[in-house]
Amino acid sequence: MLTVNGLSKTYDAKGRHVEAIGDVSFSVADGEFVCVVGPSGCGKTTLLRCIAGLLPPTSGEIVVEGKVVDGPPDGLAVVFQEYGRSLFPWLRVRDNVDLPLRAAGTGKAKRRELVTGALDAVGLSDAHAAYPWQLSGGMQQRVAIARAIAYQPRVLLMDEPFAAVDAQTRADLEDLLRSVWQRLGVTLLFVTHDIDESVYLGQRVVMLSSSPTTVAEDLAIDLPAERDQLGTRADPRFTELRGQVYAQIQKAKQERT
Ligand SMILES: Nc1ncnc2c1ncn2[C@@H]1O[C@H](COP(=O)(O)OP(=O)(O)OP(=O)(O)O)[C@@H](O)[C@H]1O
Repeated sequence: MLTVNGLSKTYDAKGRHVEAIGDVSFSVADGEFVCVVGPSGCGKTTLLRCIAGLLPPTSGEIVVEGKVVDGPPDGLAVVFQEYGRSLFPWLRVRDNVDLPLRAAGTGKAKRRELVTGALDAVGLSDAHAAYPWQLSGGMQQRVAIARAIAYQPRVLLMDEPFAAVDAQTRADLEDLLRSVWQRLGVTLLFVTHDIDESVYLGQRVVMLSSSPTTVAEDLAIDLPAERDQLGTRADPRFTELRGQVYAQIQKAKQERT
């Protein structure tokens, strides 16, 4: 269980005072897939950084698996948008995936098994000896996902992980992510500014207002669990749900102006 309780976050730097998050509360059940959407600059990344224990809240608290977050929680992994910057160019793909396991002190045989399994899960077994810069953007992002999977997190946070890849690769990565989530039973919090993506992926969509941010709406996505790019997106219920999210985001943007 992941709970965000009355979270607020204000940045104070060199005379610039930004109330990024006003008052945000929501929770994610174990094994649930929740998407967070909101207008640009509403504090989505800030929220994720607070949950990951990388930024202290100004007030309120975050509880992950019963423990108040005051640093990176055990069993939590994050995948960022900038895969190019999150992979080490001087390490081969398998060594990039292996790195967090080494840091955690996992034994060699277990590490090999986890790295092989994770690369297999993202369809990159053949690329294990390549360097990240020899791969396409979509493949690099799959390496970043493999690294998170190999770590066997119970909670996975993703910050616009597919924003920088082309539309076709993005659709493939969305389906890959849903199948990995279904297989691993991980608790997933996925931040995106893409309304269609949030409805396609999530079991719930938490919509944020513009700054100072609050939860504008928490919408259950009652689409069938088996989703596919053509069928699901053509489902009238999908159109209805995306319309609801779109209207809420437009409202949030207008309130700001
Ligand atoms: N380190 C920082 N210092 C000062 N202000 C910051 C810092 N990081 C973010 N902000 C401000 O906080 C607000 C929220 O930023 P954040 O990046 O969390 O939003 P976002 O919803 O992720 O944006 P986007 O959708 O454009 O990626 C913005 O006004 C931003 O300028």
